Amino acid sequence: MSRSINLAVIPGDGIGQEVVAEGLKVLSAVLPQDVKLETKEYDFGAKRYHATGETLTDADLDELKRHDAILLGAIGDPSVPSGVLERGFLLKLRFAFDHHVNLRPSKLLPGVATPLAGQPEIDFVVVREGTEGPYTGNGGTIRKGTPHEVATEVSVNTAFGVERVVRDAFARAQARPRKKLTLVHKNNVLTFAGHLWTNVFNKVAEEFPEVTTDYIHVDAATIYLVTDPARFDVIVTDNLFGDIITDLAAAVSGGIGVAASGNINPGRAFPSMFEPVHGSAPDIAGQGKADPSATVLSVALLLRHLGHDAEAARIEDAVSADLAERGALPARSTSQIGDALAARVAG
Ligand SMILES: NC(=O)C1=CN([C@@H]2O[C@H](COP(=O)(O)OP(=O)(O)OC[C@H]3O[C@@H](n4cnc5c(N)ncnc54)[C@H](O)[C@@H]3O)[C@@H](O)[C@H]2O)C=CC1
Ligand SMILES: CC(C)CC(=O)C(=O)O
Ligand SMILES: [Mg+2]
Repeated sequence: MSRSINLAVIPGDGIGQEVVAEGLKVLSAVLPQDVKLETKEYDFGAKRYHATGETLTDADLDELKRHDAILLGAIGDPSVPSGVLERGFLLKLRFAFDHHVNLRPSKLLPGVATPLAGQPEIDFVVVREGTEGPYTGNGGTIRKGTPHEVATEVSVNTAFGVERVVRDAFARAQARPRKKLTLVHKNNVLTFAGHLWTNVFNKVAEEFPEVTTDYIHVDAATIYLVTDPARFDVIVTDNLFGDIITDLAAAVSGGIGVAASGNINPGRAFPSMFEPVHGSAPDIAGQGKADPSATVLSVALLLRHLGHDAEAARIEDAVSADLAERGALPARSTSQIGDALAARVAG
């Protein structure tokens, strides 16, 4: 555990600006005095793109590389064509820093509202592959804009890339009490990629005899996430399926406003990046309506990644207590929730 944290802060677009301010508030409040926090804010996102035409340069990557970790709000704005910032900044950064483990925990905390009947046990982690799949930009289009346009978006799955994320997921499952790992894919139709994933999964399973395994097609997984989420412990899946099912997982376990994530480079060759699962939410941006809890919980993941387990636990307990009381309180603004969480972790 280091006694200093050199953090790159990227608020980004829309509610990213609002929720990151609260994340930093809670981070400053939770750290003991002898841990020195240095932050440097970067203006990536729509504003910078409009001013310079840049999304993320090689020089930016060199600069970001020097930090211990990155805290991101969200990127994406209606004033920029869809995909320019998402690909040109977000995916470029995740790929450049080899964030191949995209960690997305889902836990339905006591007293938290869920659209599901009753109060089901929800406590699972999705390990989403972060650098391959259909998100690599391997595609193109011909006869653009004509009735005969043909567009492709090829999913890239390497044995190396699949094995490392599957191995990571097995290790995580092994370390959890239930020791269960579910592979989610679509190997009945995507037979090339799906069989690679299944074969690698089955091979790595031999090294983890204590871990119970199963396989579910992604369409059926969406059913069970709603009807029987308690069946999941750790899920490993590809980049696209993981993106989709983690929004669903968030919706059933307290909402998108409480869903945290980490883009992890397990070997620590590059800084890992922590961000809420949600996007920039232009529909509520600038109104103080965004729930900062997802960002605050992402700060907890960041602290745990850097070895500050006690502080991470304090943040998680504070969010849990805040959510449990929320139903009885009048609606609060983004900064009021941040203030309440900061007060809880400090006191
Ligand atoms: N990691 C990132 O930076 C991500 C960026 N995006 C980008 O964000 C933009 C908007 O994307 P959408 O598809 O609308 O997804 P979104 O996650 O921004 O919003 C979906 C819905 O959830 C609500 N919501 C999101 N975060 C919330 C919070 N903290 N508290 C309360 N409600 C919240 C929004 O109001 C909206 O109704 C797009 O440009 C998209 O590409 C989307 C997902 C991730
Ligand atoms: C905007 C996308 C690139 C990412 C996304 O939706 C996600 O990582 O959840
Ligand atoms: Mg998403």
